[in-house]
Amino acid sequence: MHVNGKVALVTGGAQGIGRAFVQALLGKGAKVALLDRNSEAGQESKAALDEQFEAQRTVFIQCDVTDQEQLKGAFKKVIEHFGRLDIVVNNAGVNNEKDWESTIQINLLAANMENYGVRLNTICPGFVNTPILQSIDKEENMGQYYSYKDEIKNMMQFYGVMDPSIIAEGLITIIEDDTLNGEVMKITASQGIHFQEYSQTPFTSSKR
Ligand SMILES: NC(=O)C1=CN([C@@H]2O[C@H](COP(=O)(O)OP(=O)(O)OC[C@H]3O[C@@H](n4cnc5c(N)ncnc54)[C@H](O)[C@@H]3O)[C@@H](O)[C@H]2O)C=CC1
Ligand SMILES: CC/C=C\CC(=O)/C=C/C=C\C=C\C=C\[C@@H](O)[C@@H](O)C/C=C\CCC(=O)O
Repeated sequence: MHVNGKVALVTGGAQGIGRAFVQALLGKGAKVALLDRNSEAGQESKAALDEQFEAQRTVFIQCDVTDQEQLKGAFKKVIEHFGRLDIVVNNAGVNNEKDWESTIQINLLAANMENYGVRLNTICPGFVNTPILQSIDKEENMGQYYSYKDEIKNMMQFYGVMDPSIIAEGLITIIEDDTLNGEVMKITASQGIHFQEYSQTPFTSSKR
C-alpha cells in the first residue's frame, strides 16, 4: 500500500516512538490523527509538526485508549475529519509493573482487530531512546523489578539503544509491503530490521 494520500491513526503519538511514526507517515504524504491521553504533549507535537508539514494534514485528538467510549469516539472523529481511515498504529504503551492489568490493556489493545479485514503485524524493538526509559529508575513503575534497574542499564549498554527513526522505518516497510500479515518484525541495534522466523509445519488451514 502506498502511504501517500492515506489516512493513519497513531495512538500514543505525542512523543517517543509514536511521534517518530507520525513524522515518518507525514513525510511519506499521509494525513495523520495523533491520539494521546497527554493533551499538552499532543498539542506541542502537533504544533512542532505543523512547522514541517501542512497543518491540515495532522489532527490531535485527546484520547485514553483504555476508555472504549473515548476510543470509539476518536475513530469516528478521524473518519469524519479525513473521510477515511487506512492505517492504525497501536503504539501507546506504559511501563507499570505495579498495575500490569492496565499495562496489558494499554499495550495490547490491537489484539482483537483481526476481524476488521485488515493486515495485522507487530513490531518488537529492543531498547529505543524515548522518555519511557526514564521509568527504569522509578520504583513506582518497576515494582518488584526495581532491584534489576542497574542490570537493565547494563543490558542497554551491551545491546545499544536505537533512535526512534529506525522503528518508524520498520513501520513504513510493513505498510508498503502488502504481503506482510501476521508478521513479527524485530528491530535490534545489531541486526536492524528483520523478521522472526517460525519453522514450517505441514498442516494448511482451509480458512487461509
Ligand atoms: N522505548 C523502548 O525502548 C521500547 C518501547 N516499546 C513500546 O513502544 C511503545 C511506545 O513507547 P515509547 O515511545 O518508548 O514510550 P513513551 O512513554 O515515550 O510514549 C508513549 C506515549 O503513549 C501515551 N500513552 C500512554 N498510555 C496511554 C493511554 N492509555 N492512552 C493514550 N495514550 C497513552 C503517552 O502519553 C506517551 O505519549 C510502547 O508500547 C512501548 O512499550 C517497545 C520496545 C522498546
Ligand atoms: C525495562 C522496561 C522499560 C521500558 C519498557 C518498555 O516499554 C520497553 C522495553 C524495551 C525493550 C526491551 C528490550 C530487551 C531486550 C533484551 O532482553 C534482549 O532480549 C535483547 C535481545 C536481543 C538483542 C540482540 C542484539 O541486539 O543483538
